Amino acid sequence: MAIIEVANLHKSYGETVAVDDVSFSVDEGEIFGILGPNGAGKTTTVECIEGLRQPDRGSVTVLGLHPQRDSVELRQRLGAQLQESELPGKIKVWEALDLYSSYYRQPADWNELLDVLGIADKRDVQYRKLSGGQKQRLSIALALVGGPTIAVLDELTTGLDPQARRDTWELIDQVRNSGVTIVLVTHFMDEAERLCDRLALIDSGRVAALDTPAGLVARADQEQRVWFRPSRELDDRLLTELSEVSDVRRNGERLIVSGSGNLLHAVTSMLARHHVVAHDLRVDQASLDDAFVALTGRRLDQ
Ligand SMILES: Nc1ncnc2c1ncn2[C@@H]1O[C@H](COP(=O)(O)OP(=O)(O)OP(=O)(O)O)[C@@H](O)[C@H]1O
Repeated sequence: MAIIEVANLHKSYGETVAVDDVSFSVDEGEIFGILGPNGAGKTTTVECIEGLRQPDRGSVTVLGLHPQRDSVELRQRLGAQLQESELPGKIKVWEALDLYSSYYRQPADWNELLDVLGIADKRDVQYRKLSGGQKQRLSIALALVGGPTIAVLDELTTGLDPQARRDTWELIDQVRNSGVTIVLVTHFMDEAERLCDRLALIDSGRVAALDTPAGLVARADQEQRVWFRPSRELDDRLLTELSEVSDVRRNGERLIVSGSGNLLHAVTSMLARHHVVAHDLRVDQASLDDAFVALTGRRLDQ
């Protein structure tokens, strides 16, 4: 069931067209990713969902509510990550959480959130004295402190070290498993691939593609290659007659099989049927990065 509906959204800032006819819907319980390069219009789109910006055209419905007309009700049910500048430097971690939880009818237990986020020992520290990663964790805690139905997380792991990123990803899995629908804005491919059930690729204010991470990769239809050394002599025709295979080459004892679709599965099941073992098996497979290039014509980091 759709919990967020965005239809034909347009938003310009003067001459700059930030969002140019964006439509998508987010289902209850999923982690929905909005992925795109800097300036693609991701933040503007989620700000329209949060009711912070008024669209020029198009409609946005969140939990059946109008984000601006019903902003008081929506704020109770939608948690958003704060921008860094939104907290006074001298506020202590516990004070911020206490203050924010007072806005909600049914707040979550913020002591538990601090524990899960690994900043329980920073409870009495002033905001300005936190490291970038700790500020980030606090902003996630503040997004969750109201016990929201939907959490909007923007640039979730920017500035975190690799271990903290992995911890945060686990936390987001837990949050989703507790029934919260998550909209995740990111420009990190690995994060999108790891966390999201579905993804909208946004480029220049438009949805370039919308699918599961695996679906996007498959849609880009990149050629894949499987390399291996067969345990015994193998007739090339056994490979070339597979519909997934487009080319077979030999390099000494090794076979290099090119193709598309579920190439690896097609090749390995054929080998199993013929009792051939594939030694030193290697697969070159397209990634979400490749898919982005194929679907938009440019790299995400450009
Ligand atoms: N308040 C504003 N006034 C004028 N232009 C703006 C404003 N906010 C955003 N823009 C412009 O609108 C376009 C889309 O910006 P937006 O922040 O929505 O993109 P984004 O995909 O979130 O980018 P980033 O990943 O860099 O945050 C950009 O060209 C940006 O410069």
